[in-house]
Amino acid sequence: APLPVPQKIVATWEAISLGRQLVPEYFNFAHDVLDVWSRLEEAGHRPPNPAFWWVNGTGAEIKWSFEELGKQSRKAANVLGGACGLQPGDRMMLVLPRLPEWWLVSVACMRTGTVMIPGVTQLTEKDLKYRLQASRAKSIITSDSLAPRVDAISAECPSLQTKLLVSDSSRPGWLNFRELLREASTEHNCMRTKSRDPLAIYFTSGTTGAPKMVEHSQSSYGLGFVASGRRWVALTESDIFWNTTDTGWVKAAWTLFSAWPNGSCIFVHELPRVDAKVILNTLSKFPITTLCCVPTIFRLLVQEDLTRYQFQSLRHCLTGGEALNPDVREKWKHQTGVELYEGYGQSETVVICANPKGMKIKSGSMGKASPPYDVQIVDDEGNVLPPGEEGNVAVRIRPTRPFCFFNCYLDNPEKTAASEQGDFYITGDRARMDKDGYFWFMGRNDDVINSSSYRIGPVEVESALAEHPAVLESAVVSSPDPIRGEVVKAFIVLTPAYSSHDPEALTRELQEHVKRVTAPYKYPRKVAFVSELPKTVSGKIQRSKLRSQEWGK
Ligand SMILES: Nc1ncnc2c1ncn2[C@@H]1O[C@H](COP(=O)(O)OP(=O)(O)OP(=O)(O)O)[C@@H](O)[C@H]1O
Repeated sequence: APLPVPQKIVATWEAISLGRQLVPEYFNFAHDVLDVWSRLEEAGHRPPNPAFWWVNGTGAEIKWSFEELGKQSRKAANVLGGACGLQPGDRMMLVLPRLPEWWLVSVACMRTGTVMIPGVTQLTEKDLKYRLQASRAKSIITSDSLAPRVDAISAECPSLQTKLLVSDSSRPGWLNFRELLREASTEHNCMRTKSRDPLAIYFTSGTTGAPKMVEHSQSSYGLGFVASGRRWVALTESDIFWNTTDTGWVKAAWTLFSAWPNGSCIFVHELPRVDAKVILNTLSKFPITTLCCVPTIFRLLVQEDLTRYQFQSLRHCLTGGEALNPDVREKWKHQTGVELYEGYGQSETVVICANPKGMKIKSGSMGKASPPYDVQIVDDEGNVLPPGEEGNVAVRIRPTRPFCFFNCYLDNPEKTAASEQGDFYITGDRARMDKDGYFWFMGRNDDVINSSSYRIGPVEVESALAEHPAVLESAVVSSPDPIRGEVVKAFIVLTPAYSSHDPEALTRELQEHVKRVTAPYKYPRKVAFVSELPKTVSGKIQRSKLRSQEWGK
C-alpha cells in the first residue's frame, strides 16, 4: 500500500540524512521542511498538537502551529531584511534567553539567507567584542540584560550596523524587535539557498586557545539530524520534545533540526535557572513525551524522590554532551521506568555515536556509529586500530566528506588542516570500540591521565565514584607527584547525607570503593571535597580548570 503523505516525505529526508540519496543542490529548511509541514498540517496529516510550545513557569504560554510559526517567522524575516537591512550571506549574532523569539529569528535567518551566530547570554563584554570582530557580524539581537554589554563595545566593532532588542521597553540606539514584528507584513519570499551555503556559525568554547568559528551549511544541519531524530530521539509527529539546553549551545539547533523535520513539537521552558523541582513539575504537568538533558541535570534529578512525581506522557529520554555515569542511568530507569539513551557529538558534527531506541544498551558505552558516519578508532598517524585498543575517535572524511559535517573553521585553514589526519577528521576525544561496534569514551585527549605509564580515563573513575552513595558528582584529573610524575586526583561534591562525615575516613572509604569496582591502579591517590565543580554554561565539567590549578599553570 502507498505510504501516507507525511511518512513518504520524511522518508525521503531520512534517506538523504543517511547518505543513501543525494543532497539536492538547493535546500532551505524553512521552505523545504517547515512550509511543507504547514501544508501537511492544513491537510489534516498531523495531530492537533503545536509545533512550538513555550512556557515560562509563571503562567505565560505560547503555542504555535506550523502555520503560525510560518506566519510569525515571515514577519520576522521582513524585520531582518527591512529595518535591519540584512542581505543574504550577512551574519547576525543571536544571543537570547529561552524566549520564543530565539526560534522565530532562527527561522527568519533561514528565510532571508542570514547566517546566524548563536551565543550564550553569559558572554562578557570581552567575549562579545571578540565574537563580533572575528565574525564581522552586521547585526546582533539580544535582550535587556546583555544590551549594556553590547553598547560598551559596539564602537570597537566596525561591521556592526544594527542592534535589535527583544524587550517590552525601548533603548536608545536599538531597534525594538517586538514593535517591528507587530507591524511587519506576513508576506515574504523565502531566499533560495544552495545546500552548501552557510547557515550558522558556532564559536567553540575555546578550552585550548581562542574560540574557533565552526561553519555549518544549510544541509549539514537542515538535513543532518533527520535520521538521528527518528532513530535516536525516536520522534514522530505526535511527540512533544523538551531539551533543557541553553539556546546558545549547539544542542538547541540539534533539537530544532531533529524535531521539526519529523513533525514533532518543540517544548521550551524559559528556565531562568536550572532547578530539579521545576524540571520534574514541568514533566508532570505537560504532556512531554521526550526529554533531553545533559548528564549534569540527570545527576541532579536522580537525587530527588522521583516516585513522588507522575510523568504521564514521558516515554523516551536522552542525554549527551558529556559522559553519562552508568549509576545515574540505572537510578533514572529504576525510578521512572524510562530508559536513558546516550548520544555523542560535537559542534563540528551531527550525531557521531548514539544508542538508537531499541538497540541493546551496554552500560557506560556511548553507543554505535551513527550513519552516515564511518567512525573509527585511529592512532596518531590516522591508521585504524583493531577493536579493544584505545585511540583517537575519528570520522572518515576521505574519499567522501559526509555532507552533514562542518564546512571548515572559518578564516582558519591551519586549524582545519590540523583537525585532519590521513582519511579522518580527529575529534580530540579518546575511546575504544569493542568487537560489537560499541564505543567506550575515555576522556578528551588532554584529560587522560598518565600515571606510572598507565593511561587512565577520568570518566571511568568518576563513574566508579558515582556508585557510592556519598558522591553527588566528581571530577577526576591528573595531579603532580614527585615519584609517579602524575597521579589521579578526585574532586568530589558530597551528597547532603554525607557532608558532615569525617573527611579522612571518607577518603579511605572512597579509595577502597574505587579499587573494588575498577582496576586498583585507577584509584584516586588524592581526594579533595569541594562544594561545587567548575562547569561550562552548558553544564560540562571543566577538568582543564582543575588540572591547571593542580599544575600551577
Ligand atoms: N556522550 C558523550 N560522552 C562523553 N563526552 C561527550 C559526549 N558527548 C559530547 N561529549 C564531549 O563534548 C565534546 C563536544 O562538545 P562541544 O562541541 O559542545 O564543544 P566543547 O568541546 O565543549 O568546546 P571546545 O571544543 O571549544 O572545547 C566532545 O568532543 C566530547 O568531548
